[in-house]
Amino acid sequence: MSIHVVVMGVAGCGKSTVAEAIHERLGYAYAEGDDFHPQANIDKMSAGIPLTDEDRWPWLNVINSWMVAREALGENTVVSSSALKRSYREVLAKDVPTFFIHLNGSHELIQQRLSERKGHFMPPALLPSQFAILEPLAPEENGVEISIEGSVDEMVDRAIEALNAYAATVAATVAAQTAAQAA
Ligand SMILES: Nc1ncnc2c1ncn2[C@@H]1O[C@H](COP(=O)(O)OP(=O)(O)O)[C@@H](O)[C@H]1O
Ligand SMILES: O=C(O)[C@H](O)[C@@H](O)[C@H](O)[C@H](O)COP(=O)(O)O
Repeated sequence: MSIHVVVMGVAGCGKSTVAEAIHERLGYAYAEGDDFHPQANIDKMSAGIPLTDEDRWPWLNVINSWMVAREALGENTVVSSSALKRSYREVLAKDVPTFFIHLNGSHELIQQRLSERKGHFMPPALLPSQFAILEPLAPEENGVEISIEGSVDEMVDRAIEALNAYAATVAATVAAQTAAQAA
C-alpha cells in the first residue's frame, strides 16, 4: 500500500513549500495542485473572484485521478491542494488512502506571507473567502493539523514528523496483514 499525502490549507499557508520539501526529503512523487486548475479557474481567481463548488469539482477529480494512477504504480505521492471543505477532501481521497496535512495559522500571519509572495496569480484579497469556507479536519478524518509558525525548516520538520508517524502506522498495518496471510 502506497502513501498519499495532500498538504492542505488556505492560500499562502505554505502548501507548496511543504509539499516540495516532502518530495525532496522523502522522494514522493509531487504535483502542484494549482497546475491542475483549468485556465478558466486561474482567470477567475486572478480577477479576484472566489471559485465555486462547481468550479472546484472537476479540478479535485483530476487531482484524485493523478493519485489513483500513481497508487496503481505503487508510488507514494504528495500534492498541494487547498482542500478547504470536507466534501472536497472526500473527492480527493476517493479510492486512494489519503493522509491530509493541514497547515494552520492566523489570518494575520498568512496575509503577511501572501502579501510578500511574488509572481503568483492568487490575489491576497481572496484570503478572507478562503477562511470563510475552511472546514478543519474532523477527528475521524485521516490527517493532522500542524502550525505554520516559525521558520520554513521548523514548519517542514513538524510536517515530516507527522508524516513519519503516519507512515509507521501504515507499515505496521501492512506487516500485520502479511503475517495474517502467512498464518
Ligand atoms: N514558515 C515560513 N516562514 C516564512 N515564509 C514562509 C513560510 N512558509 C511559507 N512561506 C512563504 O509564504 C509564501 C506562501 O507559501 P506557499 O508555499 O506558496 O503557500 P501555498 O502553496 O499554500 O499558497 C511563500 O512566499 C513562501 O515562501
Ligand atoms: O480552491 C480554491 O479556491 C483554489 O484552489 C485556492 O484555494 C488555491 O489556494 C489557489 O489555487 C491559489 O493557490 P495557492 O494556494 O498556491 O495560493
